[in-house]
Amino acid sequence: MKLLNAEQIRQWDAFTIKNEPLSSLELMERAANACARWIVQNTLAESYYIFCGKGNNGGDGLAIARLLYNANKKVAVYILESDAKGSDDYISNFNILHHLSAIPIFMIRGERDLPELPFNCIIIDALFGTGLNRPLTGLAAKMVDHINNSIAPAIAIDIPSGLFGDHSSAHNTIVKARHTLSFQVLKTAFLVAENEPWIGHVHIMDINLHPAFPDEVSTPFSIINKSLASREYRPRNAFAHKGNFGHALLIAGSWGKAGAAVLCSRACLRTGAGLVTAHVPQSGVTVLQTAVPEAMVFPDKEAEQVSGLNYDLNHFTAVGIGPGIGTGVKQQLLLKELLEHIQRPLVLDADALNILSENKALLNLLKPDTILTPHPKEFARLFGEAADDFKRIELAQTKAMELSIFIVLKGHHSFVACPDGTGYFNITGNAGMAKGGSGDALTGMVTSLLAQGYLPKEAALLGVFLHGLAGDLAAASGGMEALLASDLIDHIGNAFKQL
Ligand SMILES: NC(=O)C1=CN([C@@H]2O[C@H](COP(=O)(O)OP(=O)(O)OC[C@H]3O[C@@H](n4cnc5c(N)ncnc54)[C@H](OP(=O)(O)O)[C@@H]3O)[C@@H](O)[C@H]2O)[C@H](O)CC1
Ligand SMILES: [K+]
Repeated sequence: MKLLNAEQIRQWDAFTIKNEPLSSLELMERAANACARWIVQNTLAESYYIFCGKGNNGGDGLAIARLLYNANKKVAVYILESDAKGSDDYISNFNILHHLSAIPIFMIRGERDLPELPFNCIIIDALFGTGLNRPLTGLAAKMVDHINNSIAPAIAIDIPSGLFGDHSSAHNTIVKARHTLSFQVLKTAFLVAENEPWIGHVHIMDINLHPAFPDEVSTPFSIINKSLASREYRPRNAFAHKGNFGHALLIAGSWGKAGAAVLCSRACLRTGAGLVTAHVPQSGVTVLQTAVPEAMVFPDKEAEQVSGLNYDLNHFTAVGIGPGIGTGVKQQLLLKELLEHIQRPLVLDADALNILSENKALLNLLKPDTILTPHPKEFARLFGEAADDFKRIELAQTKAMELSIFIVLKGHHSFVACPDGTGYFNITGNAGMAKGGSGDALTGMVTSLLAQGYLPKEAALLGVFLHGLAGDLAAASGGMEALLASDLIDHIGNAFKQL
């Protein structure tokens, strides 16, 4: 699904109004209805304090006030006064409310007009939406501080006021919302970790914008959702045999880190690879053969570390390297040799990435379409610190294009940067997966898909989605705190079943 920017979402409104027998005021009513319904169904409060600006976001707020009043809620409206006359739909809703005369309306002209906010009220934030074009200052910022200083929860309409939809809002004054009720589609701002303090739980209200619009616009970003993942997935052929599903090689583990090789190999098998061989130090052989009897093992000549490649890489259909191998001289040489000779799809993770960071010249050896799976720290070591999450995403795109590789930037919403300049945000996954071993599982899963013949882009997108979904299913059954990478791996099968 395409991820539209705030301007495109605004154009989508206009497109809907133009192509349907619907006025912009009716569209606002639809949006307000969806929000009011959600608020009535999900909250119970003594009273609702509705803060409105004079644009369409404020218009939404005024319509919500009326609808909540009609649902027998106690409401009061506070309008941020400014020199602006207000948008047409704001004015229409103001007039309706004014004539109704049942709802108190207060104009906020200075700090002294700010109301005291009782603990048992709910604040509705309809000050600014996608029309925000500069950080909040003056009375608007004071109003937001006032909202944030209250212990009463705030529900933001469309987007917390003060937050930009498509670029960093670091250092802005922003409403700290408990819930954000946004329209039709996710905004990029909801997908980056730096905005977590403001957005709360995001709920998308379907307001039936015209379905043809997304096809008319181009966007660099998309969302990896179930329908995209299901399109990538290739169900198995009834007459298949293990030779049809490739042979994955995983180079992983060292003394004290045999678990990385176990998790990676098990995830690789659970994702469907026909055969899996793990190249591990000798000390890892018994561990691996006991924990994952389905995998074959290639013992290194050294006891405690992997130290060289003395086999034919062409024997395998895909290779994954990195989890728990260490960054010593021998692993550096091994990685260099691998990069020089490999003719197969390749995944680089963990210590393989750390080796690249310390030997940047090795980046030039990466074959086109190699997949790198860094977490933000590994990414920073590889490509430098970014000023904010949006800049990091930009940098990932630049590097993916420059090096002609895929970069899977891991996080709550992992981001896959593709060599053609496009990028995909994943929407599966949860905080329970923020634990050692989750990354090893992803390496095994993506390598597995490559081994089975999925193209690198397909393997990265499907792998990331299934990994998050397996984590979500594991969390649903055992909770986030207790979630182990092994639990995630045990749920890979159920994740496939949902495609
Ligand atoms: N499908 C939908 O998404 C729908 C969205 N709706 C709602 O409409 C808003 C967008 O409304 P809009 O009127 O375009 O913009 P805002 O209400 O966000 O802002 C109004 C004006 O505020 C001024 N502005 C911008 N930044 C600041 C600032 N930092 N301080 C003070 N004022 C600011 C700006 O005017 P200027 O002339 O001053 O630049 C804005 O124009 C959307 O978010 C939804 O809530 C529809 O109701 C239905 C469908
Ligand atoms: K808002």
